Amino acid sequence: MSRFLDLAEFGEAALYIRLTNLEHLAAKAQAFDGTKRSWLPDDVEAYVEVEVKELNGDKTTVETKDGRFLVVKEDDLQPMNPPKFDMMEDMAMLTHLNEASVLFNMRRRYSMWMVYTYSGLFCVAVNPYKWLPVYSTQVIAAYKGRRRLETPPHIYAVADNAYTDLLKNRENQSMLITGESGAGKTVNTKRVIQYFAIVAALGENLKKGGL
Ligand SMILES: Nc1ncnc2c1ncn2[C@@H]1O[C@H](COP(=O)(O)OP(=O)(O)OP(=O)(O)O)[C@@H](O)[C@H]1O
Repeated sequence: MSRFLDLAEFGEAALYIRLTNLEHLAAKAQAFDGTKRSWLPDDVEAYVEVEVKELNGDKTTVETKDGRFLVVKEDDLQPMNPPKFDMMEDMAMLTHLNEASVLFNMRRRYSMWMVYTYSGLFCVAVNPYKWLPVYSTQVIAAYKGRRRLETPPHIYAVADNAYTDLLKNRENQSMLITGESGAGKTVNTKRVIQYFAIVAALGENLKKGGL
């Protein structure tokens, strides 16, 4: 049976883990015309937001946020998701699943130091290059025994899934941790091992205050 999730359980990590309901409501309240807003490839920013002024195949006119009018190919534009999809925890849920929207979602989350995001079964981690208070015993206790989709994205949720399946099915589990050099594979692997060590050693005592 799943336990009710209260963000207070995450302590000081809550800020770095999930938006509050109020923040979600604020995003949903923003006006949005999905027929006009799109992403356009850009040499510096990867993609910039544009407003479509006139759709006309290879001669489509768009306006950038800094007021420039450009003539572009319609095929180069990628549709933008409405603000209610802002900072999605699982990018598989995006209405428009395109490269620009994935990058935008990760960038928005990273700007609030939310470094973990799901993409379906995968958990994508962005290297924060600074210490974040999201690896405490308190956070481990909050993830222990919880279903993955009810908790905010975290490497601990992935570890907990594997641990639960190991106990339940009595079968070996494997985890694929991949990324370019410096992406954070070693750090995240250590976090997975830390999770197993703490959960296996403390078990039920974890909830009572831990180490
Ligand atoms: N979650 C994190 N929190 C804080 N710092 C991090 C995190 N992930 C990575 N870093 C920082 O980035 C550095 C590089 O990360 P890491 O060694 O895990 O990369 P890697 O993917 O294993 O690289 P390589 O493939 O070259 O061995 C770490 O030494 C650490 O300073």
